[in-house]
Amino acid sequence: MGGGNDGRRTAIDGGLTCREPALPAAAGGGPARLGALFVLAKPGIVAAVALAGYAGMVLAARGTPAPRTTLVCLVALVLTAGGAALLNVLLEAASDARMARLGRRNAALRQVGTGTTLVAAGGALALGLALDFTLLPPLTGLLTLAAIIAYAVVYTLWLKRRSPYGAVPGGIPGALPVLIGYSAVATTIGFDGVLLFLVMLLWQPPHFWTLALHYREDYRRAGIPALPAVRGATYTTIMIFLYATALVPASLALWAFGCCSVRFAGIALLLGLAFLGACFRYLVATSRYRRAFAASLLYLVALLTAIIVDLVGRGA
Ligand code: HEM
Ligand SMILES: CC(C)=CCC/C(C)=C/CC/C(C)=C/COP(=O)(O)OP(=O)(O)O
Repeated sequence: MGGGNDGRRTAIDGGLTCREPALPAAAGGGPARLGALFVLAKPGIVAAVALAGYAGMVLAARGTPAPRTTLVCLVALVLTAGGAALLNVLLEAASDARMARLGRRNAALRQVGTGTTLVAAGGALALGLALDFTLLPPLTGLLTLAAIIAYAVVYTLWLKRRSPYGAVPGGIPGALPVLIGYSAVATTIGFDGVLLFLVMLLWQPPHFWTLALHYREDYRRAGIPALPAVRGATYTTIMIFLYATALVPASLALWAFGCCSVRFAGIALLLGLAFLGACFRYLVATSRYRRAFAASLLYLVALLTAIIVDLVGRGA
């Protein structure tokens, strides 16, 4: 990911080497190390997690949530998701070092150092949880704590390394931000929140497996039993289609149970069919797996945005 001018070469098992892009020379150390820490916090995932949390808030409010609750909840979500991501990077440093895909992340960890990364992780988690437990309903803090443990411990240390289906229960922490946002507004969990949680749960396996198809040798080398590395591309593709197909009725349920408008239903149907079409084009007609992965991200952002626009527009 990203090339560097004088990147170092790192030998990986089997003699393969990967060019690890050198991060910008530590100009004074501070800014470059801060940039490297930002890379380690998986900003893309955290940003999308914040979007999912906001969608949960809008769903609970059936419109625009209170600005104070929105600000506190989103800051806490970014801090805790970013802190959990930093913890994940520390816990996976050994296997990550064997993955060519993670060259930039490995270089960033070398630049920041494990000690600083651990302090940053602890600080972000502590601050985020303090915001949750002092300024938001108790359930919001408890759900956040559950997401941290489920992601940084249960998924990272156990599920991901034990089962090719780890991403299925591993989707629980990834889907909890929807309920974290929902509970911050409603103080409880409603059936509509559970519907959106289910959509997130069904979306994550195809999101991960499309990427894992592209990097299946990398995962094999790192000793991580990703589905394509264990069961092959054909079986994985079938599983991706099963989940992508299930996403269509799951997303339409938000309309069927009266949460979103029929206009949203039309958009959700089009998005679901477009994602299925992209899976066919990039997994069956061609083998452009990263394009299918990108399509999964586009689908998620578009669907969450459609929910937000539908409800905020209606509540306006
Ligand atoms: C079982 C759950 C999940 C797994 C296994 C998973 C796996 C991954 C992996 C391996 C990457 C590539 C990261 C990299 O190469 O640096 C990635 C990227 C991404 N994921 Fe996920 N993910 C999961 C859940 C989520 C969730 C819940 C969201 C958002 C709601 C999300 C949003 C993203 C985004 C936006 C990217 C692209 C930006 C980036 O590379 O940082 N993922 N995911
Ligand atoms: C509030 C809170 C803590 C929410 C958690 C939200 C969150 C960060 C979900 C991500 C889930 C996930 C399995 C990501 C991929 O990790 P990976 O280790 O499989 O990715 P990698 O291979 O790139 O390291």
